Amino acid sequence: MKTSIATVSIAGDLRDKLTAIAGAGFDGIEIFEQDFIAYSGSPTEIGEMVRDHGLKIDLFQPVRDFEGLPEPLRAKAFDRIERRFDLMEELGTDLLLVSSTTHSESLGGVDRFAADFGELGERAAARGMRIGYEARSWGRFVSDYRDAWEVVRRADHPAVGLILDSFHTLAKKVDPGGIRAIPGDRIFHVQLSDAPMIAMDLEYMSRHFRVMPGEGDLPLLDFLRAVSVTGYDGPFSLEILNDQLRGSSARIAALDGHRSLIYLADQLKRAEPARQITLPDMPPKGRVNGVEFVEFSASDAEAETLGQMLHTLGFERVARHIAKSVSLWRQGSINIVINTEQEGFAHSSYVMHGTSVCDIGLMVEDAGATVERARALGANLFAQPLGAGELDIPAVRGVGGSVLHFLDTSSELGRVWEAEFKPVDADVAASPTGLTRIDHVAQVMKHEEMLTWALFYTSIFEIEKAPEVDVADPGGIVHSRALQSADGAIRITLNGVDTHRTFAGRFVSDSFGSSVQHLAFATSDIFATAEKLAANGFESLPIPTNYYGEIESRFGLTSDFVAALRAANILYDEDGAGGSYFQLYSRPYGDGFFFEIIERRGGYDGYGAPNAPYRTAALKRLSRPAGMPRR
Ligand SMILES: O=C(O)c1ccc(O)c(O)c1
Ligand SMILES: [Mg+2]
Repeated sequence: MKTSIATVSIAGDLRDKLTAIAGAGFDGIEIFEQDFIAYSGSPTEIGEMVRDHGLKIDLFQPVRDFEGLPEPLRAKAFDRIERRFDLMEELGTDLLLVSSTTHSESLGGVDRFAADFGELGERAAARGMRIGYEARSWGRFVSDYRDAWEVVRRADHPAVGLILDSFHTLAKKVDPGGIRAIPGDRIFHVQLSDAPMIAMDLEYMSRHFRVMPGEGDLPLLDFLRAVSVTGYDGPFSLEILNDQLRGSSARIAALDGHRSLIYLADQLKRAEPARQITLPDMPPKGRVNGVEFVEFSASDAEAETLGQMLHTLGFERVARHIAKSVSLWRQGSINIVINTEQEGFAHSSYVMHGTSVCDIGLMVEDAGATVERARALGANLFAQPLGAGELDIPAVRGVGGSVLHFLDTSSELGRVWEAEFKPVDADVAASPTGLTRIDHVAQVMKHEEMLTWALFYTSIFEIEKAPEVDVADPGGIVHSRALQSADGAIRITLNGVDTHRTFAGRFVSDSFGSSVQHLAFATSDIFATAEKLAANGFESLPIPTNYYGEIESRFGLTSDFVAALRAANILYDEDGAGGSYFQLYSRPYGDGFFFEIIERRGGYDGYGAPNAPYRTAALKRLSRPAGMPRR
């Protein structure tokens, strides 16, 4: 599959864009006129620079407001395009995108438009150029690909073809099915972008809120399946106009973009096996059966404190690594690893972030296939020197520079605890509190990183994304999106921050970008667990009494039930469909990390978002004053 991207999709000057685009593996670009004008180089020099990066210029864009004009405006429009032909000749590209007019003086009329494009086709052919006509979803007369196709069909000139743009079709909820009837050789170019399904002016959304395929809610696969039936074999090009991208890393945006195209092509290949989609084979998405372990890197002293906290949570130190200063704490099926090595990745993570989660191990169906798919989708593989007896567990880089290991039970990887650890007698007998498994991992990041990581997880694993919700924090808004498998075996929440004034934002800044701010453990009886926690000396996060008055009235709870919740500092939510959710928190640890204990009843599938402001306020009250350094 030929990949391309409009230079407007990437931040930076033209050279930076080209470096990022070529580095991500694209085949070609669309030169956006603004980028061309802003660059201090001749069209010839720009053309050479593009080709020096190993890229092709697939098209130049845009020309707006061409068709249907009365004289003398019509003659001026033709002259404007002749001048673009001049610079296209120098640039070394032959396709010009003309987007449907919004000009107030355009006279409209499909035959008038066809005549204009017929004449333009003659002029283009005389210069060895081609014209692609694109329907903009807010076009004054042509706002639907079917209208644009009718103009092209009636213009009936080999140098005039159609340009399809998924945004203008799908954001307007136009059925892409009609594309199947268009001959593939009359489609000169295909632009792809996704967008959130929110009610918004299409022109504004188009110029500010487009996202990479797979990062939004539009049915891109339906669109691509329709295009694939036509036999179109030109480039698939990203045209992403997005305010966040304008300020973010060119390299990451280009890598995300390439990942999104490869991911979409893989979906197409599986949906249309008969189509010849040139794309390297990759294994299908992998099922995740759960979080097998979470590893903290810490100093010796902080490992002691963390160990005490785990002990009050009911964990027992059950094993030590055969060669490294790494200990394994366990309760139920939960494995918490504490790494106090003085060298290697974990140590560098400690030096950078302090005591924090540096590594997450996912139990997947097939670890080898999972890492192969991740690599094919642009993930950075991670490996570290192996000591005697250690297993070579496949891994990639994850959020905030952390590591994501993949384990499975169908290979020796499932024996990692036997192979690499030796049991130790618990120094202090643990008293389990009924925690059974890791319910979810909460990762925090800058807001603009959320799209990247949502695409990362949903393109590699059988994980779906829930709608993004805004969670109020006394210091601002935290943008939160849950990613989870259909059966809830794996749940990851992505939490994006815009400022360091929120509790999550302060965690990101104080821990220098660490990713996991809290781990949520599941219990099947939170009241019994709360009693055992208290008996272990666990200090739960105190929740203000006013909270309980509010939920008593909001949910019509009995006073006894509310008293039991209040006595144990348990927060409560209902989903309105018979499901209920119970949450109990630890006090903040270090830079603002905390543990959560939850119980889900009656199929509750959320994360207690209505309670987040109260738990955050309580955590903030117990945290170190803002700006006080950890060390
Ligand atoms: O917003 C515009 O004018 C515009 C221009 C060119 C395009 O390809 C497009 O989709 C929109
Ligand atoms: Mg477009």
